[in-house]
Amino acid sequence: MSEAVLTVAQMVAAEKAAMAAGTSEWELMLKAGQGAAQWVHRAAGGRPVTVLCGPGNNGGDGYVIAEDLGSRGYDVDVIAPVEPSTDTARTARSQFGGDTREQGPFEHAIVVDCLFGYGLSRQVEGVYRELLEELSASDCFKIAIDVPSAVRSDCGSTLGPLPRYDLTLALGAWKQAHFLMPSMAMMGAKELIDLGLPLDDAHGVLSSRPALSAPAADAHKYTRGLVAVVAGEMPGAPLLSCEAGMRAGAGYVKLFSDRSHPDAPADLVIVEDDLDEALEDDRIDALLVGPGLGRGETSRERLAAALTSGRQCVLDADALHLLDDDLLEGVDPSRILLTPHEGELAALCESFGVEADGKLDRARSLSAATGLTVLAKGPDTILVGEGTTLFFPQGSSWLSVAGSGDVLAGICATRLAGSRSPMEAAQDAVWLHHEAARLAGPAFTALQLAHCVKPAMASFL
Ligand SMILES: NC(=O)C1=CN([C@@H]2O[C@H](COP(=O)(O)OP(=O)(O)OC[C@H]3O[C@@H](n4cnc5c(N)ncnc54)[C@H](O)[C@@H]3O)[C@@H](O)[C@H]2O)[C@@H](O)CC1
Ligand SMILES: [K+]
Repeated sequence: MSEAVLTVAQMVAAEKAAMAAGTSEWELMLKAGQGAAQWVHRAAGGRPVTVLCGPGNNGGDGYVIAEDLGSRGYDVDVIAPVEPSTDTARTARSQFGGDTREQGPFEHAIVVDCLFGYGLSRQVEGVYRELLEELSASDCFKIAIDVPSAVRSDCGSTLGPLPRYDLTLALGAWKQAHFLMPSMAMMGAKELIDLGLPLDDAHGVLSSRPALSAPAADAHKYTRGLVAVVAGEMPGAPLLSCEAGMRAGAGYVKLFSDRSHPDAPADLVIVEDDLDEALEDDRIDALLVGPGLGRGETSRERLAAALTSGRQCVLDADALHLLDDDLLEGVDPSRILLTPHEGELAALCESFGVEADGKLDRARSLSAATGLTVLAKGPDTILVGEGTTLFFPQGSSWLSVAGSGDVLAGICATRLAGSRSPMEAAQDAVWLHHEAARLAGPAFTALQLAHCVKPAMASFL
């Protein structure tokens, strides 16, 4: 099954293409509703089910689900504030053998929300709002069909009450909201129901778990990748990047620094030479610049030296605040990976004159304008480059700790040094970062997270 992530416009186009190829909308709805009913049945295990049906085709799916459950012997209560407004939803309504009510309250332990899907177009008010408020307040098992009803499918923001769901069943393809905040955190477990739609041309894709490999039998430290972390004014952050990079598969990690690092581990090589001289080492495969760099003139010079060295670079933290058109002059953008959080992404957009709203559009527009690969990190992580957008499953919320980004940048640099493209390196890094956090458990420090990158590697070998 394809793991495409679509906009609403792309979803509508895919459904039209399926219909042009001979599948009717009713057949798609039947497949969607029956596929969803199978999941509802698994969750309900025979307990009574309430289905909330809206006016459009999402409501139509609800009638199919209700009919399917009824035919399995379920006690089904359907609440539909208005009659269906589309032909296909009317067909679904006419095929449903039971009665409906116009409003709550509902009492059943399982509630299936089919009020609105990707057709949500305005603020949720009146009886629909009351139903979603009742759902929020209820301790029932909540299932959202396609998307939670108050969620805008393209951006994950809300137009009404957003209950915490236990299960969300995406129909035909993932929508962007399934992997964007705030909606992604409220959807519970997510399952995709395949409708056989043509999705091959999708530009948005759910990142799949990478398969990493052990070094080749004849590997030596340089073939595995030499990473150089360019330090600056603050010693702690680049050290964290090194600690993580050393555990993500690099053969050699060096810290280019003219300051003392009494806390550095014995197995980290610190190069105190003049930076230009240090950068002349042909064996360097990737550079990391930014953590602890500072934003003064000397920091800018160090960043410029790294960029003009022609090496592949990961730019993070302060480097993202310094970066501009002048620094990128003559630099091949396909060799550069940026790892901004939301504030850094906004600053970058300002520096490069990119006007866009929201994290997703900003990351896409920045990458399109500069040719750089952009890993927009945070509770929802988006990777944009080579004309593709990758979305990721949610990581641990404990990653919201100082130094977490330095760890991610260190892993990115190591993966980049190991013959991976910026897109591949960033993808590996996000998975390793998430897995390290899972292994680190609750309330870890950034250094503990960096140490867990080593066991995290084992999960992908
Ligand atoms: N088109 C297809 O081929 C298929 C579509 N499917 C379902 O169809 C859904 C999309 O259906 P629709 O495009 O009909 O849209 P929806 O069912 O999501 O809702 C649109 C309807 O709700 C109304 N509406 C929107 N926002 C409202 C608000 N805040 N308050 C009150 N009314 C509001 C609109 O005027 C319209 O009548 C998908 O999410 C999916 O569940 C599935 O059945 C699979 C097949
Ligand atoms: K819904």
